Amino acid sequence: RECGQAGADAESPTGVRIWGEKDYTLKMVVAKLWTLRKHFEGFPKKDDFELKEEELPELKDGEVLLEAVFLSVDPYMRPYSKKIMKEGDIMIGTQIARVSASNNSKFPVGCYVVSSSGWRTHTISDGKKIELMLADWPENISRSLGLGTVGMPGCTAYFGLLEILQIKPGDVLLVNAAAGAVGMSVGQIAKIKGCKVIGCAGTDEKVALLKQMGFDEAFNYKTVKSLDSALKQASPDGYDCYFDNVGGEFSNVVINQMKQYGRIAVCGAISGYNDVEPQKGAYIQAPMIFKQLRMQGFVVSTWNNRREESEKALMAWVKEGKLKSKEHITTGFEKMPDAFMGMLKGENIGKAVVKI
Ligand SMILES: NC(=O)C1=CN([C@@H]2O[C@H](COP(=O)(O)OP(=O)(O)OC[C@H]3O[C@@H](n4cnc5c(N)ncnc54)[C@H](OP(=O)(O)O)[C@@H]3O)[C@@H](O)[C@H]2O)C=CC1
Ligand SMILES: CCCCC/C=C\CC(=O)/C=C/C=C/C=C/[C@@H](O)CCCC(=O)O
Repeated sequence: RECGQAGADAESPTGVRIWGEKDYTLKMVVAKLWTLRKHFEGFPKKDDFELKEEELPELKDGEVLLEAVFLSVDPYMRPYSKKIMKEGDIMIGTQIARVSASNNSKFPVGCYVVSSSGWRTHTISDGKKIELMLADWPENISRSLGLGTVGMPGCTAYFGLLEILQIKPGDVLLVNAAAGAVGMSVGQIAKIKGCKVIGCAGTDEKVALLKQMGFDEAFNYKTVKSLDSALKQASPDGYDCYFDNVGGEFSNVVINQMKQYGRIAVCGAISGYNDVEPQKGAYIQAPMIFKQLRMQGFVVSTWNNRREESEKALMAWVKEGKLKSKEHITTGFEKMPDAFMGMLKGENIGKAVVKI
């Protein structure tokens, strides 16, 4: 179907505002979008964001109209806002969108794409920053998993474990922020690969989820008397692998409990993302040298050329029931800032997603 043909927008889940004639000719679409009104200082505030509307022009050749269905809120948005955005820019981010009008044969009406459109309900794309979702996406699996277990966070777990940590059966692995998007996949994939897995999370409900997901040990790092003792109790002989999502003081404690030749994947450092002054910590040279540790930071986009391979592997485990998902869904585009701030506070159990 071509843009403007009857029915192209009839099933719009967002109630897209279209003024048309009898044949539903596409006349005007109004997109809602969230901008960064003011750079964050410390923890983000509601006032740092601004909701705007924008009239979209008609589609040109090669263009498609995307209608957001699910939007992702991720920790990276906090540090990257400072690094790559200026005040007034649309908030960065990824969404699952449905093509609701198309002048591009690669993306026909009705197909679903993963798009780096930012925080907006409707987008006109020239087809360059969008990827078709995996073919044959099962009807009984929510497409929102394309933002989590079978998307960027799942791939982060996959490459962090297989390429950076090079896990092997029998390894004892520790992961923090374990009940989040990346962490829950890290623990489950490590179990699939034969590791012993210990997870830490910030509430008892999260800890219960980790046990349900098959983690060998899990504890609430906020309520244990001593992190050091809790780690020793969970694995008296120490840790071969540490998948670090948190950094800061937490990692100062963990590094002293690594085994000889232990491996550390530095994935994130969320404990410091909202700090106004950078954290100061212990020097890590002594444990690095005496224990002959290997520590490597990484960014998932390094493996963009292997995205299909990883998504297929993740989807296969999901279908087999070996890789389970939990999502924390907030409904309503207007709630994007609340969902983002809630995730930074740890309110999410599983992947934080906003549903339109
Ligand atoms: N390197 C890369 O390519 C990528 C890195 N990442 C990183 O992975 C990490 C997890 O991301 P993701 O799974 O999407 O997010 P999550 O779904 O795990 O959500 C964030 C979680 O972080 C925890 N948290 C928040 N503040 C603190 C704090 N001060 N100390 C300890 N934990 C805290 C909370 O869980 P809790 O209740 O357990 O404290 C919260 O639920 C982040 O650091 C992120 O930046 C993510 C994707 C790609
Ligand atoms: C002490 C400061 C550390 C700053 C670290 C910042 C962020 C780490 C992090 O979370 C990185 C995430 C990178 C994500 C990249 C995503 C892109 O490739 C787009 C993803 C598109 C998709 O969802 O498929």
